Amino acid sequence: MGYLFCIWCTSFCCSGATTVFKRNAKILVLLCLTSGICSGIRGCCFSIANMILVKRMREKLYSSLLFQDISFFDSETVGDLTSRLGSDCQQVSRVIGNDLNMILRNILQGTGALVYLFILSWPLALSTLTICSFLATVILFYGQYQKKAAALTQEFTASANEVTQETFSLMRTVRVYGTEKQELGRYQQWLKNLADISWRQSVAYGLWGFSFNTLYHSTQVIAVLVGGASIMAGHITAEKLTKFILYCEWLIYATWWVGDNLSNLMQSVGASEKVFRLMDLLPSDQVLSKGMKLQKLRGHIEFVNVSFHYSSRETAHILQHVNMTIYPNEVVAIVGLSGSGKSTLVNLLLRLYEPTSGQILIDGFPLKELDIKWFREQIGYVGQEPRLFRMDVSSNIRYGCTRDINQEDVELAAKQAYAHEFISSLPNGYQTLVDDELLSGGQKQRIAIARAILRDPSILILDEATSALDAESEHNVKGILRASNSGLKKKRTIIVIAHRLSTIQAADRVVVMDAGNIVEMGSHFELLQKDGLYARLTNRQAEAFA
Ligand SMILES: Nc1ncnc2c1ncn2[C@@H]1O[C@H](COP(=O)(O)OP(=O)(O)OP(=O)(O)O)[C@@H](O)[C@H]1O
Repeated sequence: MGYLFCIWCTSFCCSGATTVFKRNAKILVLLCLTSGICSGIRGCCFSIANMILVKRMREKLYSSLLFQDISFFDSETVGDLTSRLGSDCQQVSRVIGNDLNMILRNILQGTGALVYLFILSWPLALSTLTICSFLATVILFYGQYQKKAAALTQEFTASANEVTQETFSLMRTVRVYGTEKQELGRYQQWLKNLADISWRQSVAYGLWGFSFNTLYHSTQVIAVLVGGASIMAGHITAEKLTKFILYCEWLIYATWWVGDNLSNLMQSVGASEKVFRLMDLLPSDQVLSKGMKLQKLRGHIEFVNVSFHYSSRETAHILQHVNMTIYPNEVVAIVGLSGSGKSTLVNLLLRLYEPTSGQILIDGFPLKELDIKWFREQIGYVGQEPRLFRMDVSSNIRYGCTRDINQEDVELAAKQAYAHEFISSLPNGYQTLVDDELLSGGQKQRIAIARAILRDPSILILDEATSALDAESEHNVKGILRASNSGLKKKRTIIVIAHRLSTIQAADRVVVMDAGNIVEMGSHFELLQKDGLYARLTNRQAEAFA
């Protein structure tokens, strides 16, 4: 607008001729319209580009996260990752939609103004350029500071998110233990850290404003002093000096805008550093579909001298030289004290982690050489605390099933898991929308068992899958340990981690673990006769129920 006004003023003051005035008035209107249209188109294009970019970024980041190693999720928190997907991606969008757009516009305007200033008077233009260079240096430092501050802000925001996420998901525990104030305190601590950073950012912004104003006014002072002297010496006219001051203002404001937007840009760069780092992570071998697919999985499993420690706790040797063979169609119960490494053994079999040494053979082939996607499709797994997705019961049971199945198959699986009765009593039966909070622990376990059965797996792994069931349900569900009892389509190898004696007794063989070692192996009665750890555990359980 300054430029348009300048044309208008110049023509009006200097020529005075009506024709020139009319022509320039037309140009002014035309330029006004063109500038409005261009500005609209520019804003629209950048906003579309912004939307597309944020969508792609979120997709790319989410897919990159989904394909990471399980150990990656051991070290990252849910709150942090959701914060990266949410506010960090948004921050980057701001750069594209606003800052980058303004930076480009102002660089263009500033360059135009500078060229014109040099045409008007190169000594004056040079002095203005020197001041602009000072301003650019200040911008550079200020931008760097903002980048660091933004990275910290994102860190603290993610930590604050983590606290709220944890508190809301554990609300029942918080209420029962009355720790609302304590949780509020934890949240306030992160808010305080955020406020400290904002406070420092405000001071830095004040200093930046001070530098800008001082340098801006010095261009005017220089223009008046040097320009005035030049007029008196007859080097330039008063009209040229007026134009010069107007364009000078234009240049300096363009520099200010670039600086301001650049600092926002740097903030976004700081905020998005981790986003880009996460996006660049390569997919884990654990999810790549490469390697051998066997014609049929018999379910012969061998652990050969397997040792393991979690990468987050290198000194804790969780499994030590484990040797064990599980034969096709065998039902093996793994028992042992809490923390002895039972679930870890299963995690290695599922290839969620790689053994530190030794190897696992499946039907004689190293697990590492098998197509892991195919292998997992042959496995039914029910974890310790199965969680449900926010979808209807039927979809929850079908979840991840690659077989061709219909609703009858779903109901059959639910019947075998003794879940059909309670599902039928739900308001919309199999179509009832459920989530993790709406069902009891035992009901969730039965749905998870139905999900595992529906896959008709060659290997079934139950990790304390019946711990939340009452005695009668457990007795019924235990039928799945015996394919012949349950009427399932095929026989399968079953690994069951259990504490309850009744479940253990149904197994062909019991493996007893202690501190990462297999200490006993045999049938229930053989192990009772041995009078070792198993006999002790069994006796204690019997005493507890006496
Ligand atoms: N993701 C992990 N990162 C680090 N250490 C872990 C991880 N998961 C388990 N551990 C540790 O490994 C050890 C064995 O755990 P694991 O879950 O295999 O025991 P468990 O015998 O299945 O116990 P429980 O019967 O209580 O389920 C424990 O000391 C546990 O703290």
